[in-house]
Amino acid sequence: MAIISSRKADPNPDPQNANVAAKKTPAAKKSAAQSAAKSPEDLLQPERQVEDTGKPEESLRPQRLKEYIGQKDLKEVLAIAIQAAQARNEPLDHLLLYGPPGLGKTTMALILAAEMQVDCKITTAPALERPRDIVGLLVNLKPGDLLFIDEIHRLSRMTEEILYPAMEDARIDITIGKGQSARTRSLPLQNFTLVGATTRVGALTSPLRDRFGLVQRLRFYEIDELTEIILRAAKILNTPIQSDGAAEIARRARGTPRIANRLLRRVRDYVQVKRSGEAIDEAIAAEALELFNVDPCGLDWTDRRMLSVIIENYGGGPVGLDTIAAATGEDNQTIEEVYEPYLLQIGYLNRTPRGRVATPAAWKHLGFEPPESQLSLLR
Ligand SMILES: Nc1ncnc2c1ncn2[C@@H]1O[C@H](COP(=O)(O)OP(=O)(O)OP(=O)(O)O)[C@@H](O)[C@H]1O
Ligand SMILES: [Mg+2]
Repeated sequence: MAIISSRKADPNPDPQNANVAAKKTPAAKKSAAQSAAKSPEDLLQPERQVEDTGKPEESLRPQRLKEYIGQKDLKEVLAIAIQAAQARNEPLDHLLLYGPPGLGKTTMALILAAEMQVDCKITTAPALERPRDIVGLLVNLKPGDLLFIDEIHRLSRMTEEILYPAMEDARIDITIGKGQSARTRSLPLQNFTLVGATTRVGALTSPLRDRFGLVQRLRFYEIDELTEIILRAAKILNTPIQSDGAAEIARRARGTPRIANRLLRRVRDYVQVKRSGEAIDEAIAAEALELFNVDPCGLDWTDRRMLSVIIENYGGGPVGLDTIAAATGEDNQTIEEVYEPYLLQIGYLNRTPRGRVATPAAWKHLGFEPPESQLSLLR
């Protein structure tokens, strides 16, 4: 089904929508040319890349709650939880953090451990395949320690079942022997805090989700917050920058601190080589990012392709997810979790029961004039 619709979707415009076929303006031609050249670097991917896991990324991580920029609501909730737990001399309640990649979930888990003055053990669900992996971690926790499990929606069922009593009553139930002679033994654990992180909160089973005392969502950052993050990072990296330069990078960073830091490093390289150490200002930042094919509002090849398929092949939509996935070569899940949240956030895409619709802002961004029929669809 998906394959059939993809064939139909890609090179041939939908005949039904042919009457609203978009007229190309010069800007549209430029955007098509840009989208033809897929950026070799994937600069705008919010996922971690090799460079991000190295030392520079670590040095940019804020260490304490007061250095953590943005996410005001989350910080407020956690500051109260920390203060209350400390006053009662108890560990923090279990916490589930969810939201798109690169928004600061791991950073927040490390900050919580620092604020509570406990150790943080970091792992990820795919590394906990066998029951003994999680048991080994749990029995070695010291009182109050924080256990951080990334991608927690990917836990195996057995591992998850071991976690239930661990989270609720600080114990694990271990079955010894097999068949009729099997016996269950209960092993006490130290009180600990589980911090789970996920990009897909909907994929968590409800028994697991219900065991978290705090469930918090991370939001995309505003331009002024990203500007502040970039100014802070530039200071740590010893890079002269003006605030209009930081704002220009921020506008292209898809609301994501990890991307903001990555773009800053690219602009820094550019300035070092082409402008021998000048301070980064708006013009230099724009010039450098243009060269790296980063669109003025941070759209990359896949975003532009998604929008251009909806607009050019389907007269603005609605278009099904399968069709969009096939036309971009990404799987449905990546489109839904990585690309769509930002396009929805900046108001370029709408999800309707019949499929995805490009908004007039998206038409304009790609250099097209939205037709009247499309405007009425959105009213
Ligand atoms: N609030 C913030 N203030 C300043 N810098 C931040 C903030 N949040 C994140 N960062 C920066 O962004 C980088 C990415 O953050 P982090 O690794 O915590 O994201 P994540 O949500 O865990 O991503 P993933 O889902 O891929 O694991 C950090 O190294 C840090 O430098
Ligand atoms: Mg992380």
